[in-house]
Amino acid sequence: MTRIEVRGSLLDETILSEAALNFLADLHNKFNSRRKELLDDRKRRQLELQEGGELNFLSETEDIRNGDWTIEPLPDDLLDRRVEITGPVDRKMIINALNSGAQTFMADFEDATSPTWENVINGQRNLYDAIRHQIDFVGENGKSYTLNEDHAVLIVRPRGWHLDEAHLLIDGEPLSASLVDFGLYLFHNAKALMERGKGPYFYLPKLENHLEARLWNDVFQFAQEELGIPQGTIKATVLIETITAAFEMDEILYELRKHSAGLNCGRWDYIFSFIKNFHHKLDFILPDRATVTMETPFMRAYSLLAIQTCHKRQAPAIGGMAAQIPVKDDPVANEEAFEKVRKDKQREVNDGHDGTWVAHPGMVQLVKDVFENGFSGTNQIERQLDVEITQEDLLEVPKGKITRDGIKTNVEVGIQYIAAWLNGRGAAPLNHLMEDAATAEISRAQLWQWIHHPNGRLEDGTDINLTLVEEFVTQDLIDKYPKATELFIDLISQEHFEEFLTIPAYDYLVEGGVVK
Ligand SMILES: CC(=O)SCCNC(=O)CCNC(=O)[C@H](O)C(C)(C)COP(=O)(O)OP(=O)(O)OC[C@H]1O[C@@H](n2cnc3c(N)ncnc32)[C@H](O)[C@@H]1OP(=O)(O)O
Ligand SMILES: O=CC(=O)O
Ligand SMILES: [Mg+2]
Repeated sequence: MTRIEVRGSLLDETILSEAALNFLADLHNKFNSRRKELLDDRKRRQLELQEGGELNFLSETEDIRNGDWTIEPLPDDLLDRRVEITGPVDRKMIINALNSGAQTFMADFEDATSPTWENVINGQRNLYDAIRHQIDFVGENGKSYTLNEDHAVLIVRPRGWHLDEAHLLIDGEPLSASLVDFGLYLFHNAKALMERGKGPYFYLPKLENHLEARLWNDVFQFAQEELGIPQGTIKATVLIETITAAFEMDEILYELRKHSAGLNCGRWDYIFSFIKNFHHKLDFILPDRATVTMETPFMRAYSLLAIQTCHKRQAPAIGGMAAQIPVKDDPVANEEAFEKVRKDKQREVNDGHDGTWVAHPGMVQLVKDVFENGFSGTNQIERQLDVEITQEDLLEVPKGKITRDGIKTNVEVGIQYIAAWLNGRGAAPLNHLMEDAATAEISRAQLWQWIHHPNGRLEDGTDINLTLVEEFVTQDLIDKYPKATELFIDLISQEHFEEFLTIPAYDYLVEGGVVK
């Protein structure tokens, strides 16, 4: 039997039981080499693009796109997802999110969690306790939290295929973070959920193509067989948050059709992916982050295509995250934030989305009202969209200005977010917006591109280079966040475009395999 070496100092004997570790070892032995091949494929595809290759709908899967098939029917508790709250796997926030009045709660090991060993293992413990209704919490201020009898449906987002879990090794090789998060959650909770009339539900982040969806589907089949759970019990919603996946939405649903719970528009990573995939192109440069919105043609095209594709396949199409959160002590700014969210959600309802995400419990009622008034019933899956979205629509480069303010915001947000992440917080409120790994990726990717691109210029023609950007790295930022500043400057100045900021940041987080 393969032994897993556990390097983390926190050892929860329930979560890391011998049987659970054996299950992880089986997943690793069966699927890790395929995962690594698919990660190599990502690099190959990126090189092809840099050498002049194009993205387009695949000719070899035309039959799937033209075929008449649907996903398997969904369980009742996934038919009403009008409001989905998301958040990290922190104990208090899990209770707050489950009690928030939203229909579902996406407990996030990916964009909203800094994957310290404590966060990963405590996150699993918190979910374990929540499912068994044995979760409570007392804050430092004495406020106590208990879980309501009726609460939101739980959906878990494991980390993406690109991440390793450095604290669990087999023959010196780290396990896939995706398989660890998925495997521990499923192993401990699938049956407990089913006994309560619920199910093991997942969100799958950062997929780049349908072969990565096929890998997840094979993982599901194997895991269900190993654990003696009926095939098709697991349901998963795939985030369309890479530009490459946007060309394979039908194929992704098809691969997962026995396990699919639809698609979601992960707008922030999508913008990041757009920059990442085309960072080398001379005719491609994005303006200030704040000016790229869901109304920008390439973003709107992708969300309409997601809705059209999902409804054709009887699958829910879930909207994305408006980043505004309530503004304390400033009623005018607070009303503006609510108005922005209301507008964003109204557009999603009008376009045909079946549900959407909120970042904060304070936004739940507002978004519920918009969705409840927007259509009758609990979803609008039957509504078919008569639109034609082309390759050109998906790849239309937005126009706009790059400003000093845009540089300043990217610098401040990027450094402060990385500092929070290195301190174990994967989501942070900055300038009254929710910031997480996906939004921070946009900030650092934009700065990298503006510095390295021959057309990286301000409106008045000033060339954007490292010296100009460093003007915004204040002494205060350097003094308060030395490590984060160092890492951030590395990321934006090096010649190589780093695939994900969380990969080098993880090396900072885990020093010599010991959790800091
Ligand atoms: C791009 C994407 O991937 S989006 C999805 C991933 N990102 C996320 O999930 C981020 C979700 N949001 C958050 O994490 C938080 O809202 C933050 C970090 C942005 C702000 O959190 P805070 O600074 O705690 O906000 P604030 O002080 O206003 O919170 C008020 C209360 O609401 C709770 N709260 C805030 N957001 C959430 C949430 N998403 N889930 C549960 N509870 C929440 C707080 O814990 C706090 O509870 P308390 O009054 O009992 O102490
Ligand atoms: O995961 C969601 C996103 O917008 O990124
Ligand atoms: Mg994302």
